[in-house]
Amino acid sequence: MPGVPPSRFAYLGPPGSFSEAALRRLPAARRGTTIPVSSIPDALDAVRDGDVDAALVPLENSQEGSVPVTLDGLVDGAPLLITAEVVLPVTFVLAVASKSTPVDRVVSHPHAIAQCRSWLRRHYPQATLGEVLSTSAAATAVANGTEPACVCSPLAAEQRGLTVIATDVGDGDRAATRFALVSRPGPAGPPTGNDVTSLVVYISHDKVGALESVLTQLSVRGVNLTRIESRPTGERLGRYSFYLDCAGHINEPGLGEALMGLRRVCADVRFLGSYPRDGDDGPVPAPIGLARHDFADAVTWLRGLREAGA
Ligand SMILES: O=C(O)C(=O)Cc1ccccc1
Repeated sequence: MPGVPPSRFAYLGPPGSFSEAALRRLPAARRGTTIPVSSIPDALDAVRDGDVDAALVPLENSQEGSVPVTLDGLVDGAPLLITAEVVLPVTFVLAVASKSTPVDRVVSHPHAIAQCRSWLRRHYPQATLGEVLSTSAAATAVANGTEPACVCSPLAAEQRGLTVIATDVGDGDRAATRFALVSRPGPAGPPTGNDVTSLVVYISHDKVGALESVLTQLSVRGVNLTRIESRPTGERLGRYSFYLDCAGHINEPGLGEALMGLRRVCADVRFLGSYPRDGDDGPVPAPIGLARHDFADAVTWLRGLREAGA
């Protein structure tokens, strides 16, 4: 129902995951019902099927880059829109069921394993590393006695009564993960002056300079590109789509014009949403002639020429 704020939220569970911690940063989610699901595709399907209003899924982190299963899940299937982002600082602990358990295997979410790999190699070189669907699922497996040790959040360990044998086992000092709140399509919220627009573009592979012309559509309108990432389309070897995060909002003239330009030069464009940027990074100043008021002035000028010739 348009205009009704989301009230049922899916997240990658079980409880105690970083996704739950990120979801709890959103006031609407704190007022609503939060529902743990066991995988990222399940979270996105719950939105597509109408079982929930929105889902919070991890998008990228500072050590490992993007979460491919989320990127692929956003473009395969019925359209979904990102309506908010949450940037969450993450710290990891190494936990066991009891202090006497030998740490010969450590399980966690693939991105948590990747973010702790050097530490684990240094301190437990003999341990094998295993991947499960989330850090909190890893903690549950340790609590059940299915796995000997896990990397998870301090909260997930505490909730399950695990023994923490090391804290801050991440390889980066300022590790953070960016999460996306995803809903079924609808009108974007109003611009805040510090927004992100996410897109996927498909370029024509038989045209020289196809990617350059994508970047040109942005740069000539003063649109700052904050992330670009390629993913195989799955059609055949060598076919890639490009995920773009741009500074700006679809309802702003510069970004709107850039979108129209991309529509003209790309084989296809999928709009993934315009939403407020989370975190400390403010917008970079627009180049001369490409600020919001410059676009508004140019529109007024052209309208005058068309209507009155001057
Ligand atoms: O597994 C979790 O807790 C998640 O929410 C995914 C994740 C994994 C590692 C870092 C950040 C998010």
